[in-house]
Amino acid sequence: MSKISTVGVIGAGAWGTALAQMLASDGRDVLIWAFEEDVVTGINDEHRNATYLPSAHLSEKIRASSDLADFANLDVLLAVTPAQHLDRVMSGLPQFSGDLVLCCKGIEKGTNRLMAEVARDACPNATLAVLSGPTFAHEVAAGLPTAVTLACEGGEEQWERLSEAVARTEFRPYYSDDIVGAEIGGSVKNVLAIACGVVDGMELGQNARASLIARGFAEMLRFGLARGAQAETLSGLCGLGDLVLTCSSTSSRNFSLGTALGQGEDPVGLMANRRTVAEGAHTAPVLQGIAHDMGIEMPITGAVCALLEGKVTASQMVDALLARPLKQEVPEEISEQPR
Ligand SMILES: NC(=O)C1=CN([C@@H]2O[C@H](COP(=O)(O)OP(=O)(O)OC[C@H]3O[C@@H](n4cnc5c(N)ncnc54)[C@H](O)[C@@H]3O)[C@@H](O)[C@H]2O)C=CC1
Ligand SMILES: O=C(CO)COP(=O)(O)O
Repeated sequence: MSKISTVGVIGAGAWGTALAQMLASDGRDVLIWAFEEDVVTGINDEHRNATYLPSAHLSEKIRASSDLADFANLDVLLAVTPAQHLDRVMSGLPQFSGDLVLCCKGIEKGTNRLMAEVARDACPNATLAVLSGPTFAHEVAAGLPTAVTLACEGGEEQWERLSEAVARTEFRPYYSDDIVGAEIGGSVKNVLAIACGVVDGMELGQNARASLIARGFAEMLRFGLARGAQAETLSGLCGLGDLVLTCSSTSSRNFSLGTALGQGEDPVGLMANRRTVAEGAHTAPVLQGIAHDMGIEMPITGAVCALLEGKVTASQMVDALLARPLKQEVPEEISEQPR
């Protein structure tokens, strides 16, 4: 097993910058790729990312570049672009054959590919992993305690390599071999966080929010199991853990988007006027399309789509969910899963 000595981060939004800061916290050199030249300059000259993570004073061990060729020979790359840009960015990377750790959460429009499927096509020689969990960027950058799922396609050998490079006292990865489960948890929870934000914006109370989290988790489980995820993965950090975090905090961009929608703001205007990414808005229609094609019932996801598309108002969305027929809480396809 070869040790990891060089690490890069592809994407200098809030999360890529926070991960770079975490990786640099033990004195390691970290190279970060930024899409915007002013972000490169800010990191290199002032040790700040004023656009995406203004709260952090960055380690001097972090250097930025906008040239993907600089990253081709590193041992490990963390891919942290928005989901819809991953394909184009990674396709611009010259042949990469190290560990590629996917940290973005979403499903690609048009192709319905999960991020590992995108990465497998763009970087066929890389060994993939997925890092996902309840991780607000500003908290990780501040060194607050955080735990994540680290799902490794390369099994325990890759886990030993990566966990040694990534684990810190206050940043705890947990091993999984379920790449699909780790991806689905993070993708679906973003859509559900929008729904919880709507409940918050309409001031419908904490009972409603808790019910939505639990029924949302049932949707996540139904979708995940149908796509080959393990129920245990979805019950862990990258599924339930992230769902609870994102569905209960205005620090979440998805939750905040939902709150504004619940207060009656126009979805088109909200999406047009934002620089940061609310992945749930992009994932929702893709998820709904896949669920429809596979015959998977996802009423909350469908309701979020209708709201984002302007087909219903927030109160019509809530009325429709409350008018659904009464049913058994745990359907047979879930309760009969092997244990
Ligand atoms: N912010 C957070 O706390 C967390 C974010 N994530 C995930 O990480 C991924 C990245 O999110 P953030 O870092 O928060 O982004 P962000 O919202 O902070 O920044 C937007 C990012 O999009 C990039 N971008 C804009 N246009 C682009 C283009 N045409 N091509 C390539 N890149 C472009 C910007 O350079 C910037 O890196 C998302 O999938 C998100 O769900 C995951 C865990 C935590
Ligand atoms: O994924 C996240 C926390 O785990 C960040 O959530 P938001 O993208 O909704 O801010």
